[in-house]
Amino acid sequence: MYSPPHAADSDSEGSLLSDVSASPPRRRSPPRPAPPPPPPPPPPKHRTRPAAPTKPKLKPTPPAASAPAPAPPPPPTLRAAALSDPHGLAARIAAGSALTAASGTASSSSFRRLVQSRRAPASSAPSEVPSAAPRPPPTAATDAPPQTRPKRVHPNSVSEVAAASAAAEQPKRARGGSEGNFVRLNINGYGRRRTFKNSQAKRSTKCRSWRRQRAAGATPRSQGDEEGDLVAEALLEREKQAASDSVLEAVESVREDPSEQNLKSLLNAAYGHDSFRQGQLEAIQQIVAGESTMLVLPTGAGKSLCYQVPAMILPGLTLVVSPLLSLMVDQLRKLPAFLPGGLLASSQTSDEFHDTLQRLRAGEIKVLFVSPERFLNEEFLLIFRDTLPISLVAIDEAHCISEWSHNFRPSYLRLRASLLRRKLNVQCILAMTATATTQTLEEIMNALEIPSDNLIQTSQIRENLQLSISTSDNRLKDLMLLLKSPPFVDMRSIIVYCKFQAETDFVSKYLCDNNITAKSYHSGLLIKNRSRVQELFCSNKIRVVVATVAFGMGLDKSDVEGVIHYSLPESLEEYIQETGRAGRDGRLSHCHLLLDSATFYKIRSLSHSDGVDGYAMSKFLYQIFSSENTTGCICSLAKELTSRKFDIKEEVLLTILTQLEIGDQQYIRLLPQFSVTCTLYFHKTSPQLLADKDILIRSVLNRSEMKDGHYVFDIPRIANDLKITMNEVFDHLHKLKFSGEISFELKDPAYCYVILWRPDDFNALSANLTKWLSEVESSKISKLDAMFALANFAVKGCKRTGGCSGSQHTPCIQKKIMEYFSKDDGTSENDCRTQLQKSSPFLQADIKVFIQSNSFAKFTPRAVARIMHGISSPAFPSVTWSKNHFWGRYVEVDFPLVMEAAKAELARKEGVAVSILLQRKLLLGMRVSTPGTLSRRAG
Ligand SMILES: Nc1ncnc2c1ncn2[C@@H]1O[C@H](COP(=O)(O)OP(=O)(O)OP(=O)(O)O)[C@@H](O)[C@H]1O
Repeated sequence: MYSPPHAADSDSEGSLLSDVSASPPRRRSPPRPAPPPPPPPPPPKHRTRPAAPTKPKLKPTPPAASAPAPAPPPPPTLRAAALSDPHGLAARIAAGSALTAASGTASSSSFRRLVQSRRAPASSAPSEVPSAAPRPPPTAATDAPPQTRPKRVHPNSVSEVAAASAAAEQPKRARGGSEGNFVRLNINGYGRRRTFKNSQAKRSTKCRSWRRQRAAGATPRSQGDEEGDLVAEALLEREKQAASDSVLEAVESVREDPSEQNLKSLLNAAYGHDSFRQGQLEAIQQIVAGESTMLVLPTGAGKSLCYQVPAMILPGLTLVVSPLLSLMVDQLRKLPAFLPGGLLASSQTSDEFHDTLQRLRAGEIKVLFVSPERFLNEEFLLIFRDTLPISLVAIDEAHCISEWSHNFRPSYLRLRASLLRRKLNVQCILAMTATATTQTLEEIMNALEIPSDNLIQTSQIRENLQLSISTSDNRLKDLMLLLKSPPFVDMRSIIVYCKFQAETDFVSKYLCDNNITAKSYHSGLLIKNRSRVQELFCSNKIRVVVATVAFGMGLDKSDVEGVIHYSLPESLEEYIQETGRAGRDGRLSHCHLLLDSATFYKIRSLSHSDGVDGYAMSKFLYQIFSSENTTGCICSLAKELTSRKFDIKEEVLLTILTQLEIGDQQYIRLLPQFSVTCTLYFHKTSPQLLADKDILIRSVLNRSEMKDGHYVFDIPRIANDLKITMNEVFDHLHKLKFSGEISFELKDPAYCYVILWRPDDFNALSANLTKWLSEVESSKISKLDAMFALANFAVKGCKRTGGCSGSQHTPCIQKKIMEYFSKDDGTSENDCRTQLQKSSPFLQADIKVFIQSNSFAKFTPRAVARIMHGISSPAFPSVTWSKNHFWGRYVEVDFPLVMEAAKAELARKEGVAVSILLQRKLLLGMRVSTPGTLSRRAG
């Protein structure tokens, strides 16, 4: 029915706490029966040490042995702060206040009063403590009591109703401008090729207000209205400047004394929040004191604030490493306006990249978001070679560093404290995650050299989520039933999580056909379509989003009331992340999981898609270090071709290459990924004449193959011939293109690298890498098994005492989650293996028939087992093989057992082939050679 998952689909990726009974229900109308009794109170949050009420003094970061420029101590005065702040936070704010003073109008204190009076109603309800009142019905805003203070009519404001409901939903807004940072990315060539720091600022005020009015269906406006616009805009501008003044004052006070009181004043001035949430203050004080910190806070607990506040205080740049472009764009957009940000990602256009670079060099960026792929590559390091001291590296979703986490990312392997120190002179690192087992935490802290005392961790359990699970034989029907009955029927925002992209499309269509407004969301959609779905959902224009794991990371919609798992999550971490999208406003929210064993078997099978056999690993290593690839030269491996040749997924190829770069011995240096095959077309001058004038073209003519009358060449080869970088080759080609001489086409995206050291023992290296990959695969499977075991226990094993009743299992699920996260290896004893068949009487015979009937294919035992489990692989894709009778026939038999059976059958077949060959040779009186090579394939 649906296609296998795409790699991009697997990019997964928080909670604050109140007792379930304390969380107000979300009923709007009519009132429903009270929720089931609350679970027993949760165990206290476990921290490695109590929150420090002390006031640490700012510690200047200690210089490294070869540190070129140690971070300066905090400046004592505003002027000094501006001077020592190469990124201009102080300067920007100071400029703002100077402007205000120069305008000679109302004093900043009066603007501050204005700001405070405007914010007064919102601050009456602290956002962290769930209010006792139920969420107001959508029309409740119209019944709001009349405002006591004089109403200021803002020409750009939408209707009062909308404004009131917006105030109810977003009680506080950051001071200093609401637009924040905005970046427009031209991914896939869509949109304008410009990056704006702040898109709103680029438009004229007139234009902006008129557009909004027009959008609201207003009639053309009079000149008086327009003047009113301008006055209001000016007031708003001054208000921002007054706010900037107070932020600047607060930053200065914190730099002198980072006490709790001073930090609270800064929090209030910068964000409008009254108090820090659990863990925030301690983390900020620790970072400001120059201490690397490991921060584990639940989803929606406010981790971003823990790098944003230090970024305002510390003198240098703050680098934020984030795993997803959408997450980075979202975080950049949410930065307060006086904290200028930028972004560097591998999917940026070169215009966007250079624009960010220019702003960085001009000191216009204080927080830089970087993708792990860009991080620490040569090009990236060059940016920081001359200037730009870095005060802090914040690593978001830090569990991606650990291969034992649910979401391991090979490019995160580059993030090692030693490398950060050596290459960027970084002294302070902040690692943040919402979900990490003890083993994962240990690995992150080791890699980043974070002292064990510097772990700040609160409970990973969200207390305002009611968790339920039921078994399902017909998930579509059960989903419809769920959505049409309480409590889900009354909910305004629901996310349904599926495993597969095609499944989301199918389910959302089914819901629409049944009068439920739903849209699908997955990483296979165009970015603009994804953004549109997110916008519609966030503005409550669609009730249900049916999504893969791609929808979630960083999604900060406070009033998602329900999360339904249509498919089993792959791990408890994923379950926590996804259920963590609900109830971020602290109100009671509901999460239901539909459990069916067919999905479990399917997902479990797919967990085996990354495995690599020792034999394939050795062959791949030989290709990487082939004799053609000389040490020090640029080498490349075309991704698709290599992947098919060795039947290893592209992400796994990259994982292996990254291990060769960052392991104990550095064998290779990875370069940025490029398309390496170039076809050249000459337009003005003839090839020979141009070659006479241009050394690069001469080299191209020497090294090209002619195809269809055009010159086709390998870019790394030209770079090696001329002893220049691949970037230099591209730059030169672009220059010739702009002069009208040539045009060119690029194909074959490739991994590029330089060999630094050849392995002495290929077999040992291959065996180590194979073992490591197999352990990673086992860890993934154990995580899925633990998730299934928990769900299975809830529906079958739970005695429904201690607060569990019917399908509601909040207490027992919470207990199991706590056990899981406190265990060393994060896995739990699970009873799912007993559910998997040990074998099948027909397995061996079926494998025999399968191999015989497909004798044209070169199978390995793993390839046969994958087909029997319905797993697509680069050499045996589902497009071709899913039509086979045996495709996915043995998902219920443990994968290693199927592999064993295939191995035996292939060995038997090879044995027969060898003996036939031997007999023939004997008959012909030929010399008999050993059959080693033949039998190796079966091994
Ligand atoms: N001290 C605070 N008081 C009130 N609101 C806060 C505070 N700190 C953060 N918030 C708000 O909490 C929301 C969630 O913050 P943020 O996105 O940083 O969470 P997170 O921990 O990164 O979550 P996730 O892991 O799910 O991405 C934001 O809307 C933010 O404005």
